[in-house]
Amino acid sequence: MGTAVDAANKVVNESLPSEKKVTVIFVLGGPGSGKGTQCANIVENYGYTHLSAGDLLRAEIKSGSENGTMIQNMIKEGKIVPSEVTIKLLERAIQENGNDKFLIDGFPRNEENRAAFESVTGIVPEFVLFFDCPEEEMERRLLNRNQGRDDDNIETIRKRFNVYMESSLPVIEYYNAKGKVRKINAAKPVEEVFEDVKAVFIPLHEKVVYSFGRIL
Ligand SMILES: Nc1ncnc2c1ncn2[C@@H]1O[C@H](COP(=O)(O)OP(=O)(O)O)[C@@H](O)[C@H]1O
Ligand SMILES: Nc1ccn([C@@H]2O[C@H](COP(=O)(O)OP(=O)(O)O)[C@@H](O)[C@H]2O)c(=O)n1
Ligand SMILES: [Mg+2]
Repeated sequence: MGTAVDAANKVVNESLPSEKKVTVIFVLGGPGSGKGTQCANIVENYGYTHLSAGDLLRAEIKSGSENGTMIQNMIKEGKIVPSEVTIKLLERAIQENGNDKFLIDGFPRNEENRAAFESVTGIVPEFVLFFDCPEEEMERRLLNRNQGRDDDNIETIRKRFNVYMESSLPVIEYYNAKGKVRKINAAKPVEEVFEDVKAVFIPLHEKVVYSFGRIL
C-alpha cells in the first residue's frame, strides 16, 4: 500500500510531459557550403523539421533578449556563442515542435557545443551530413548571398573560415572516427548536390513490403 505522499508523487509524475524521443541529424560544413539550401530540400522530401542554430541565434537578437547584444557581437566577429545559450534555443525549438525528426544545421560547431549538447539533452545524432566544399567556392557564395547578414563581409568571412578550420573540423573528425559521417561533395550545382543527399536519405525512408519472406 502506498502512502499519501506516494500517491501525490504519482499524480505529479503522470501530469509531467514524458521525455520526448527524437531523431536528430547534424548538418555540418563550412560557412556557405549549402547547409541551409539542402536542408530546405530535405524538409520538402523527407518530413524533417529544420533547426538552424544560426537562424535561432539571429531570431534571439531580434526578440530583444538580454543576450541579444552579446550574440550580435559574437556573430559579427565570427565567434561561437557559448553552448548554454544555443542549446537552450535548440531544446526549446525541439520541445515546442510536434515533429520528432530534426535536422540540426550549423551545430555542433566546436567541442564545447558537442559535449554540452550530448550531456544536457542526452541526444546522440543518427549521423552527420557533411557538406564538403573548397574555401574559394564558399567565399564566392557568401559574398553573393545577399541576405543582409552583417557577417557576410570579407573580413568576418575570413574569421569564420579560421574558426571552421580550428574548431568545427575537429568535431566532424570526432564523428568520422565513429563512422557517423556521410560526406557530400558540395561543390556542384544545387540539384546535383541534392541527388547525392537523396542517396543518403532514400535507404532510410523507402518502404519495404515483405510477402512470404520475399521483398516485393
Ligand atoms: N550548390 C550550390 N551552388 C551554388 N550556390 C549555392 C549552392 N548551394 C547554396 N548556394 C548558395 O550559396 C549561398 C550559401 O548557401 P547556404 O545554403 O546559405 O549555405 P550555409 O547555410 O552552409 O552557409 C546561398 O546564396 C545559396 O543560394
Ligand atoms: N552553433 C553555432 C552556430 C552559429 N553560431 C554563430 O552564428 C554565426 C552564423 O552561423 P550560421 O550557421 O547561420 O552560418 P552559415 O554557416 O549558415 O553561413 C556563426 O558564425 C556563429 O557566430 C554559433 O555561435 N554557434
Ligand atoms: Mg546557413
